[in-house]
Amino acid sequence: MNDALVIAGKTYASRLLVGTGKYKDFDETRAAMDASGCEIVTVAIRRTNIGQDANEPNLLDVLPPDRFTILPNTAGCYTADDAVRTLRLARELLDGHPLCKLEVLGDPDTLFPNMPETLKAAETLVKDGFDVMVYCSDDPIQARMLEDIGCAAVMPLASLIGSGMGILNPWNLKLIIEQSKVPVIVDAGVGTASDAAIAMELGCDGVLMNTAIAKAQNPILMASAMKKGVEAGREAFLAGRMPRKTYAATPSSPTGGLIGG
Ligand SMILES: CC(=O)[C@@H](O)[C@H](O)COP(=O)(O)O
Repeated sequence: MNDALVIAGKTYASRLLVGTGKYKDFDETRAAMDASGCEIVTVAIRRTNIGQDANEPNLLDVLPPDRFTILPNTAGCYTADDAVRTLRLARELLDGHPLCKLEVLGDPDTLFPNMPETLKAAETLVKDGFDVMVYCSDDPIQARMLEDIGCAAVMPLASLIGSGMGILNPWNLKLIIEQSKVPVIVDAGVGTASDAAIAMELGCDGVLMNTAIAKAQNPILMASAMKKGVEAGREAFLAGRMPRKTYAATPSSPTGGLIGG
């Protein structure tokens, strides 16, 4: 079945996008990425060396850009200016590669997106030729504004970054999914494989996660579980679930012509 994810004109077989922070070391990072089957890996440019420091280990040596699509992100940025500057640096380091993840945070306690600054940065980056995948609140109006600006994907949070609380507002996500013409990718707050499956069953185009894999007791096994969760949720979405009954039973076999009846 041809069911590819298309982002900014490029096709991906995997609908799971994975963050590269919080692992024990680069070897574990690479093993988790392989087990997840992901093709897109996101990298916090302010925290990870992808060539800024020639004397430090370079993540791109274990996650080579000819094997993975590198999605530089602006984790740690609290203003539009900071985020734009960070992504321009990333573009230089990645030889002009335009795909990026915009994340402008509101405060260090909630790590909730600052939506006015996010909209401002998105506008600048799109005009500057970036393909912007954008972390945002699960507010359908803000998501529509980002799509109207020209973002390549909208990425509403499931719950707070690093919380592992799963999807707090499936109803809002559904509204965003129904209205969006660009991919909708749940980003942040996924805790376990069933959360990923639920996101996909709702009709999300993909799931982006970091902590749920990196901070699992066995990150490699959890990466594999997440792969299956995303795939199972996607198949269930495409299959179309049975109508949900409100606590009313229906026999599993025909009721007419019972033997001895
Ligand atoms: C890696 C990254 O981009 C994070 O900022 C992202 O939002 C993931 O959040 P979780 O760690 O909760 O999966």
